[in-house]
Amino acid sequence: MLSARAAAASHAASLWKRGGGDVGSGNGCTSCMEVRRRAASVTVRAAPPKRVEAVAMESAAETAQSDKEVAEAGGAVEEEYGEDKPMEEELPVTPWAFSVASGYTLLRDPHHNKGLAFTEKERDAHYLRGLLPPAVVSQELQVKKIMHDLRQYNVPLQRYVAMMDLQERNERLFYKLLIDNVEELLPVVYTPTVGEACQKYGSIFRRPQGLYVSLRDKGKVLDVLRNWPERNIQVIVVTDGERILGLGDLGCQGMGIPVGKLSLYTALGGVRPSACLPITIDVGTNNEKLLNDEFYIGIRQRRATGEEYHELMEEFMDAVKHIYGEKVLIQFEDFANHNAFDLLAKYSKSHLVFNDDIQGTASVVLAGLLSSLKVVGGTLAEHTYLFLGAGEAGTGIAELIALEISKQTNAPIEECRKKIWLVDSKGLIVNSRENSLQPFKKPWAHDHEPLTTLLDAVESIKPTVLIGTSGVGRTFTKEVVQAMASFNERPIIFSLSNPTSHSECTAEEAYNWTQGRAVFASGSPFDPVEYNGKVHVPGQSNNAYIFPGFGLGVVISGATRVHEDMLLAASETLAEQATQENFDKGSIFPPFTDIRKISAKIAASVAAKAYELGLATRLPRPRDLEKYAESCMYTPIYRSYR
Ligand SMILES: O=C([O-])CC(=O)C(=O)O
Ligand SMILES: [Mg+2]
Repeated sequence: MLSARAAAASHAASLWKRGGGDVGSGNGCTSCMEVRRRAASVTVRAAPPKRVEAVAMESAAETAQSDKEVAEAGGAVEEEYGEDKPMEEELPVTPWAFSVASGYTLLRDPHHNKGLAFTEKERDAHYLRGLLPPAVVSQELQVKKIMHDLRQYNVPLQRYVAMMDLQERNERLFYKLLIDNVEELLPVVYTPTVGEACQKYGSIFRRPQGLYVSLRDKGKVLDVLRNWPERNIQVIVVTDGERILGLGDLGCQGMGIPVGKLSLYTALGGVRPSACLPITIDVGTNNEKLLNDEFYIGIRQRRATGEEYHELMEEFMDAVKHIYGEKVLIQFEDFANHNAFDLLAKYSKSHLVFNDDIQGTASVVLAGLLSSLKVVGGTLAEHTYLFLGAGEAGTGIAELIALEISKQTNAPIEECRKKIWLVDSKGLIVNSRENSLQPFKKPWAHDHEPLTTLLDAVESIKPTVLIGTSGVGRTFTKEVVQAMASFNERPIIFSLSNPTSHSECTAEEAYNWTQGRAVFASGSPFDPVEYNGKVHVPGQSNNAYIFPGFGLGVVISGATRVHEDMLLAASETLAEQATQENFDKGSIFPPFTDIRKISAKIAASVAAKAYELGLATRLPRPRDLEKYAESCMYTPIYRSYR
């Protein structure tokens, strides 16, 4: 039995899986419609199913519908699959054929299973009578029941496992649950719980939820991709597991991250689940604990580096483009600094790539700052920024702030960077350290005497904004936060490291140590805090606000490259969504409950920018991009089966 995505429908697999020699055209793309027609005819000729008509009809109807959605959504893969191309007639193929789920198999198919929500009529038509207890319930009641069950668990990881089980059992119910209870369930399927899930992934792994590409697959990566049962992929999230949240190297067990991120692509951004593909690249791990763990699921060796690493990545990136085409968005996630910047720089020239930790985080934090200005006053250029942590998030955010200041003031970016200071593990980044700095830190080496501690840097630079991206918890000490409060009426303090245990300070500390004056946001969620009779609701400055809508915008416009102006557009749109009501409660972000609407707006502004820059390929441009984005979004309501 396969996973939610993988299992389903062997018919899905049959749509495109074949033996050697496929995708010879180099397009690597298919017309689903065409393939399905062909596959369907194979079924009829090969083995006519006896009692499947109704499901087949439903399937076909759904397929046609989703084809329409896909086609309308742009980014659809429309070229001929090419199996029957004359030049390929000699090549062997695998005779994949349709099989349509009904009866017991239907209940085991997460794409189509509705559990007790199957109606009497459907139970008759689809050979389910007797396989289910007599009660027929609504999807709403199913949601209520599962929420009730989830709330019985005291251990977050139990909730995570229960959610994953649901995803593998009944996909639509999983997404309905997540969408309807997003604030409560985000911390379960995402940070902080997903971090713990990755640490223990060896024990909780049940079924494949994505693809594993390991060093052993060198030379065969294309074959690995071909084993995935869905063909029409629009978004890939890929990690090599080296820097999972702030938890470090979790090797192959990092798979929880792409799985979690993609479930948010669907729940928050409306990208169809079948268009999402989680991938983990396994080049080994330097985590001794995992290497010695008998339950570790990855290859048991130290990380490959240098040429060996880059060769595998290159084969992977080539294979993705080859098989899914130019318009698949590849989101790099939780790579270590030393690879993340290089991979982004290298592949942004040839592929549609986006690094969430560098660019997504930057975009959400810039949005948070733009909103904060409405609370504390001043322009971006009038503030002074100090970061603890000069990795992907730190330098990514710093660069996007500088870019926005440069746009607003027409000053050269080099000048704008001077408003922004970074502290790394060796202290303030200053000119005298320049020769020993990694390339991505060099733009931030300014004129200043060397300082080794954060507190010294705070006292000397006197920032108005303090941002933690260090991955190290409890580094915004009482002294540091109090210093911020001593020279700022409203200090802006963002503790962005994930998961919660790695946050630079807690929400409670930030409010207590500043007498409730801090404008605070964190990467992982914190509960509201009462200080002096006022309840403060801390905002969650997490890239989950951005990447789902950003990805949707890229997909619906058929963009072929990510441009930094698209990130700025996303930031500005998100910032506009925070209201006075949110500010009054202490949050600089709108609540996640509104996220699908927000994602549609972000998608529209990202798509608009892609059209403006000439990067969009879905032509003609839809007139109302926001309505269009909304119309493309997947909804998990059950379909009726004929
Ligand atoms: O996953 C999250 O919550 C945010 C993120 O990208 C990270 O911390 O690496
Ligand atoms: Mg990340």
